[in-house]
Formats: sequence, structure tokens, C-alpha cells
Amino acid sequence: MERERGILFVLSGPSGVGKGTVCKALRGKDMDIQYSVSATTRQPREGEVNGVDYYFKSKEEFQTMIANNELLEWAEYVGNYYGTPIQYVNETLDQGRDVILEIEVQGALQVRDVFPEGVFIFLTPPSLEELRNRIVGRGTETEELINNRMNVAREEIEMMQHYDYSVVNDQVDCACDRIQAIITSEHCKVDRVTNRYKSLLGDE
Ligand SMILES: Nc1ncnc2c1ncn2[C@@H]1O[C@H](COP(=O)(O)OP(=O)(O)OP(=O)(O)O)[C@@H](O)[C@H]1O
Ligand SMILES: Nc1nc2c(ncn2[C@@H]2O[C@H](COP(=O)(O)O)[C@@H](O)[C@H]2O)c(=O)[nH]1
Repeated sequence: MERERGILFVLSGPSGVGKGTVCKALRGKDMDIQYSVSATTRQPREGEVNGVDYYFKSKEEFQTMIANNELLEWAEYVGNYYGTPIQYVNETLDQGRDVILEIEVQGALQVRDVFPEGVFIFLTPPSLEELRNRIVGRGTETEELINNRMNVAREEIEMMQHYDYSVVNDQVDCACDRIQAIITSEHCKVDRVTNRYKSLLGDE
């Protein structure tokens, strides 16, 4: 029987809403889902490790990746470039394993064009005030950058209509359970299951 391709999940939502935190909680759930590591030109934060949190690149290196078609999508966000290396995503999906991308909205819309069968989830904050509190509390951005990120956040929330699911991150465990439920239900969708049975019956 031919092995089915994995499912591509895209998790977006404003900076500081808790995408990384919720993904970390998902990792603890022992699910067979792989996490793509993005490339970025932003400076590493304290404790961030190259190849684990991001592939940290110079602007020139990033532009070379674009020119060589090494990125599935890329975007400029608050003065830096961010992008998803395509090879890892394709190879992992071809192995029949799911992949999750944690990316901002402009990039997610590009992925939608290439992977219309992908599953797009938008994580929302309980309120804008709470969003700001979370970015401030993280302690990684200057006041100016916090304001820039909050301005982009407003625009991003308006783009939520382009997603398949919206999940509020009120409490990490609850948000994680909701995303886990979405992943499980996507695996039970009749069109995906039908393909599996087609190849099963074809084997007879
Ligand atoms: N449900 C929650 N309740 C309270 N605090 C939270 C919650 N989820 C995340 N946080 C906190 O909010 C801050 C931002 O979270 P995190 O870094 O995961 O956001 P992010 O969406 O991945 O941000 P970015 O897009 O900038 O990488 C962290 O300090 C985290 O501990
Ligand atoms: N379009 C893409 N956006 C990405 C990617 N990796 C991360 N991101 C998003 O960028 C912002 C800022 O991230 P930060 O680490 O500087 O706080 C946030 O929304 C990330 O989700 C990517 O590969 N492509």
C-alpha cells in the first residue's frame, strides 16, 4: 500500500500570543508531528540556539536562499526576514509525517497557494491588552519594537478570515487540547480516509 503524505499544519497569530508556548506543550503530547525550523535575519535572543530555534542568517545569506528557491515562503516582518526551508517540509511530508509551521500571516497566505490542502490555524489572544502584557512580560523587545509588533498584530487579526480554524490561547493547556483535537479530526476527514481506502482496495 502506498504511504499517504503527511498533513501540513500552519499555526499563525500575532507575535506574543503564545504560538511557541503552545507548540512546546504539544510536543509533550507524544504526537507524531514534526516542527519546521525557520530561517531568520533577526539577532538571536538570549538562550536561542542556531538550528534549534532558528537558522540565524545574514541578510545576504537569506537573499541567496530566496534566489536558490530554498524557501517555501518568506516575509519581511518588523525589519527582519523570516522564511521556511522547503526541503525539510517536503521530505517530512513525503515520509508520511505531519509538519507544523509557526509563521506570520503573509507567509501563511503564500503557503496556502502552494499547499491548498494544508490546515491553517489562527491563534488569538483573549484581548489586545493581554497580548501586550505577554510581549512585555517576555522581556525580549524594546518599547519601540513592542509598539511595532502590536501595530502588525491588529492587521494580522483582521486576516483571520483566511484561516480554517481559530483557537483562543486563554490557557496554554486548553489551547493545546483544542489544537490536538483539530489535528485528530483532520486525520479523520472523509476525503483523506477515502484516499487511504482507494489504495487499500487497489491492493486486492
Ligand atoms: N496562555 C497563556 N497565558 C499567559 N501567558 C502566556 C500564555 N501563552 C503564552 N504566554 C506567555 O506569553 C509570552 C509570549 O509567548 P510566546 O513566545 O510563546 O509567543 P509567540 O506567539 O511564539 O511569539 P513570537 O511570534 O514573537 O515568537 C511568553 O512569555 C509566554 O510564557
Ligand atoms: N513568514 C514567516 N514567519 C515566521 C517564520 N518563523 C517565524 N515567523 C514569525 O515571525 C514573527 C516574529 O518572530 P520572532 O521569533 O522574532 O518573535 C512571529 O509571528 C513568528 O511566528 C517563517 O519561517 N516565516
